[in-house]
Amino acid sequence: MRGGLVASARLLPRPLVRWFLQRRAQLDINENMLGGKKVKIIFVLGGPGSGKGTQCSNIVEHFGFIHLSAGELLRAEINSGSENGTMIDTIIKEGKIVPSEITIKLLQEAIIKGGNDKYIIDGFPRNEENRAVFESVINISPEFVLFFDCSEEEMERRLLGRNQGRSDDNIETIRKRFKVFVESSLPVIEYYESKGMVKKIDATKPAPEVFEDDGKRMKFTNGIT
Ligand SMILES: Nc1ncnc2c1ncn2[C@@H]1O[C@H](COP(=O)(O)OP(=O)(O)O)[C@@H](O)[C@H]1O
Ligand SMILES: Nc1ccn([C@@H]2O[C@H](COP(=O)(O)OP(=O)(O)O)[C@@H](O)[C@H]2O)c(=O)n1
Ligand SMILES: [Mg+2]
Repeated sequence: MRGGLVASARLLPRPLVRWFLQRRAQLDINENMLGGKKVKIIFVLGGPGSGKGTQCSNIVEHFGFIHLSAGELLRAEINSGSENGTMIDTIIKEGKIVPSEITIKLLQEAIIKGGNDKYIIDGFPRNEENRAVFESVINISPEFVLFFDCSEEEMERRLLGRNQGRSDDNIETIRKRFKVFVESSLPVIEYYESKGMVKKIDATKPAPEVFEDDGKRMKFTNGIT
């Protein structure tokens, strides 16, 4: 897939743990305000099934972030019986992208409600509209952007085995989501890459290796917040 184009020699894939340890100093410097509190945001991007949700759980456990999945917020909105629920449901089943104001409102509410100042936001911004509207409405730049690079073949295998009863994890919708990812989401990654903000992760490897390549190194993550 086109993910390879985003890489550059200085962005050699490294496990997530080392990346977070290296960026700790930067995370302590930048300050953005939302809802009267200082907020630090990291975006996690990557194709459907690249392992964003799985690795965000690791990051939450070891680095004290609150994880917000744009997709999960949208699914919760459907299940809440909101007036937009049917429309969101239809868009997700088609593998398309929900209008930005809906997703950004859900993200904004979750950030303001959250009892923490560090948020890892997964599956957002998924297109240029998401990015531009977030920038103008929320007015916060991410500290950096993690890009989970994974082959379509591997992502398809993972999605078909995900078994969470999702209406979009069927082969027809998966193919549409891959197309949307290449056409709409990769340009966002390229935008952040042009600003030197992207950390590319080799997400094709088994999950423990994506987080770190050596189980023994986990002890160094204790106490890092
Ligand atoms: N590195 C990996 N290797 C194999 N399977 C994985 C890996 N990471 C995640 N998975 C599995 O693949 C599926 C998709 O992972 P998930 O984290 O939900 O991806 P995403 O949020 O990017 O769609 C899940 O069933 C998950 O358990
Ligand atoms: N920023 C976003 C994120 C998700 N979505 C929708 O929600 C679906 C599921 O997103 P997700 O992030 O949970 O999917 P995965 O990449 O985790 O498989 C997407 O295919 C879109 O239809 C969206 O419209 N806008
Ligand atoms: Mg996910």
